[in-house]
Amino acid sequence: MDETMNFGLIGLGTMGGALALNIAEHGFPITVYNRTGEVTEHFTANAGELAQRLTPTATLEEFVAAIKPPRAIILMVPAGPVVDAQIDALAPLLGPGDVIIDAGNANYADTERRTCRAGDEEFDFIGIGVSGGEEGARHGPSIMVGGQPGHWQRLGHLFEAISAKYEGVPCAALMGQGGAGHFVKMVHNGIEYADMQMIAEAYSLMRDGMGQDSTRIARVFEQWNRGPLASYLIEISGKVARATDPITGAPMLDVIRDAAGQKGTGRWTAIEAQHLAVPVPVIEAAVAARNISARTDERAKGAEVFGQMPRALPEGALDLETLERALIAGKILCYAQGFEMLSVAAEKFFWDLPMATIARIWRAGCIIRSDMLNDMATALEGAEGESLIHAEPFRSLLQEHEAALRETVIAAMRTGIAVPALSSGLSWFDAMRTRRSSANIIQAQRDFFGAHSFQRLDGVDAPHGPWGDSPLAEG
Ligand SMILES: NC(=O)C1=CN([C@@H]2O[C@H](COP(=O)(O)OP(=O)(O)OC[C@H]3O[C@@H](n4cnc5c(N)ncnc54)[C@H](OP(=O)(O)O)[C@@H]3O)[C@@H](O)[C@H]2O)C=CC1
Ligand SMILES: O=C(CO)[C@H](O)[C@H](O)COP(=O)(O)O
Repeated sequence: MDETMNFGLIGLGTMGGALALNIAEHGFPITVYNRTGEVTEHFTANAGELAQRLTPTATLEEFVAAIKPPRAIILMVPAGPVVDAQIDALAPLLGPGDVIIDAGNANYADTERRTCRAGDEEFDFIGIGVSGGEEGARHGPSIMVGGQPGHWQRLGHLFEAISAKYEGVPCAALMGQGGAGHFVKMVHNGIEYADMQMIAEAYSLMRDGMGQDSTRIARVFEQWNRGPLASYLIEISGKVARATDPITGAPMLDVIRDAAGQKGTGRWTAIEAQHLAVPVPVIEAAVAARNISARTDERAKGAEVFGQMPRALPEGALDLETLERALIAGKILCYAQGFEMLSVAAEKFFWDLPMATIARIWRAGCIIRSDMLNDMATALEGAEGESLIHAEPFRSLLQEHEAALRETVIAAMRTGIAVPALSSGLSWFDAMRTRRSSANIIQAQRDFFGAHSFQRLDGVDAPHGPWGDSPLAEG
């Protein structure tokens, strides 16, 4: 291990400020710089005892000069062109052995490109995915590191020290070279979107379908958080449902506009899944649901023209235990899709992605942390390459809860409550156990209009159909 790396951090916003304090708290002196100088002054002035391990700087030149080589410089700035601009500005100031660490939510392809670029320069570049929001960055995030084994040897001790710990095990690990860390973080966020959407659908079934108020819904989430669904996202759902608006005294959820924002990582996951030809319909449905949520005017027009949805569920159509069981099944299906995407990407990009380790470093610190991930780590350990739906205990759990998922989706569909993530999870599950699918007619259609040919089930070599009136038949 190279103990001589000296640390710097650029970007003292929500994540960067918290991460710098976390690093300092773990005994690593760190030099900091922020584009807006007052932010640096305010940050250092409020750092308490940790200020003695911080070196604030006012210019980039001063920043680099204050860190002894070999330097490890963490960037915590918005993903995209800002990262490139920051690298451009740093490049002439750095030397051999120095490494830039992009810790923001970069697109993995950008990280690949920047890694290649650094190969032509004197300095080194790696990309790491950091999850856990501000609280995680301050007290222990989950860290998905992209880079070479040599980078891990030099920097792994820092990442492990500042990461969350699950029963003492650090939630930081090397994923693979180049963009591997950011790819895994992207899929983490795709799963995050899907998990959040399924919770939102359960919320809608309770609020709109069952007519429950926020306090009652908060109690349900709190109860679910003591069972198999125990997770950070269920926990905070209980908290947000219980909160009261200090301005009106109404439940906080009742005053928040129903248009979900997004910064792009969920969309990237859906796009990359299409590139890889991996079906991740629950994640795609979650991204689409955010897009639909933002179309408030069109939704209002639809309600006016076609009738207002959702309606209340008929008495006794769905109970809370069935809903909980449906969420358990939905969650397993969504994670199975996410892990399959990682597995296909590993093969395509020649990354040796450590599947069980990924589940292990997601058990604490990150936004999707949950008890279920502990079982997923164990299941993936023995069954790398196999879908989670076939690995115990998830196979048995799906057998146990499938009926509840179906019952929930049917009740929602009958009533007009949109459940795109739960229903697409169920359709995927149904399709993934259909021996004879309907794709034979698609093959026939393709051959009819485009002479695309098909294979026959009996193996006979006759790749075209007898389509007399096909546009191609007359020549
Ligand atoms: N917030 C979250 O929960 C999470 C965020 N991330 C990722 O972390 C990164 C940072 O996010 P976050 O801390 O939330 O963002 P903030 O907006 O809180 O902070 C952004 C930081 O970047 C600096 N910055 C912005 N534009 C420029 C620029 N053009 N040149 C130089 N510096 C600039 C800002 O400096 P200034 O003060 O001058 O504006 C500020 O220090 C992003 O990639 C984000 O996706 C990852 C995980 C979780
Ligand atoms: O990376 C994160 C959590 O893991 C960030 O909070 C990210 O911003 C969440 O994505 P979005 O803003 O699109 O909801």
